[in-house]
Amino acid sequence: MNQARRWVVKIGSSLLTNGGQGLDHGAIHAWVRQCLALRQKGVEIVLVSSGAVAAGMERLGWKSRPTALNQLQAAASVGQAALIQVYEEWLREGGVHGGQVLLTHEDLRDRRRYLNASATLRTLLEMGVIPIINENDAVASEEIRFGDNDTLAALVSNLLEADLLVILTDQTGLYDADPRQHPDARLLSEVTAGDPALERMAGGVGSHVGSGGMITKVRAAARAARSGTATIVASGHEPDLLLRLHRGEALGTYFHPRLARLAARKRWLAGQLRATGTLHLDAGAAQVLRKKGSSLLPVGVTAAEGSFQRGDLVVCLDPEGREVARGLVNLDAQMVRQRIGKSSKVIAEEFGEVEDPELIHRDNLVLSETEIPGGGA
Ligand SMILES: Nc1ncnc2c1ncn2[C@@H]1O[C@H](COP(=O)(O)OP(=O)(O)O)[C@@H](O)[C@H]1O
Ligand SMILES: N[C@@H](CCC(=O)OP(=O)(O)O)C(=O)O
Repeated sequence: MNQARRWVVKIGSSLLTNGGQGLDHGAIHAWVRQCLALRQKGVEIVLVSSGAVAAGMERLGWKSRPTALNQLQAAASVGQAALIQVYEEWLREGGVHGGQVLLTHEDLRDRRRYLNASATLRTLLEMGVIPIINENDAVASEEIRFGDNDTLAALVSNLLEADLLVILTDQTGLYDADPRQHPDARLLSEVTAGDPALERMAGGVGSHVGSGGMITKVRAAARAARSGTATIVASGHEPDLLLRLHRGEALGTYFHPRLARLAARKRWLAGQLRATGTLHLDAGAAQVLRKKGSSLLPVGVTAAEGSFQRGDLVVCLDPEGREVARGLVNLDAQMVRQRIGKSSKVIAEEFGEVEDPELIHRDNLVLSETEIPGGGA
């Protein structure tokens, strides 16, 4: 661990909020102190911190978590300011600045905004600032929310090609079953990121303040592995956890990043959470995509679903309905439907000169073996 130079540290709601009773200042102090000590040892730290809604509820005097989105957003707006104040207070002790970065799904979907976010975060790190990232809850609408910060932390790890993602939570690590439901569950100390068996072990949300549960952490580890990032899920209650990890102590669950490491642009593509359409492929097309990583031509498509536009993300399925790949489509849905099953020659004759004979160029296509099981279309 002491070789790892860039760490993304995600601190979950269940830890930050004293079981929903407002922010735990003492605990935040302890994590910040460790982050400052790691910085002294040459580790770059990026924090992904939840807790805005819980902090807002405390400030507003609300006793129970609202369910209406507008109230959650209002609480997050008030609470995010409170949260940053606490981090700032402790960082100042160490003479370090914190830089607030609030992201929405849209910021990581749009290539230009994605590159901007990357440039800003890298600049903050070069300046010695500790970025403190959260979802921009005040504006993110229901359909486009990350929802849990595990996913956000994994995408940030990809964006920055972090060496290590540490997910701090209220459990010692990943167990072979939810320890709240199964007191005899065993802690897994080393696993392989992306192993489908792990998803079956991870249950839903255990705490009443967290939003993802263990499954989003297991999927986050698989996502993080695309940039070669290892993940550790461990308990934030463990004293000096970050420093002990840095010293090489085996704590929590270590996820080996054994998935194929994707190139930067493909990583951005694979990180897209939602697709706008679906293309059904014949067996031949599915095979050349899988075996050769070829571009997708209209001749291999049997049907198109959805009302996508040129440049949107679509999912490609084989005749059995399994995901083959996903990519950015060159034509809108109507134009695709007109060209389904037709060879490039016929298309050229019927529609005149075509600029992009392929529906999805291979540079804009990412195969789904490197996709996360249940990653969501
Ligand atoms: N296999 C498992 N191993 C460990 N924890 C699990 C497992 N399955 C479900 N959980 C639950 O996931 C919870 C952590 O997720 P969550 O409450 O969302 O925390 P956070 O706010 O830190 O993201 C734990 O409290 C635990 O009850
Ligand atoms: N963005 C939200 C946190 C979302 C959330 O609870 O995430 P998690 O810590 O992964 O369970 C907030 O700051 O309240």
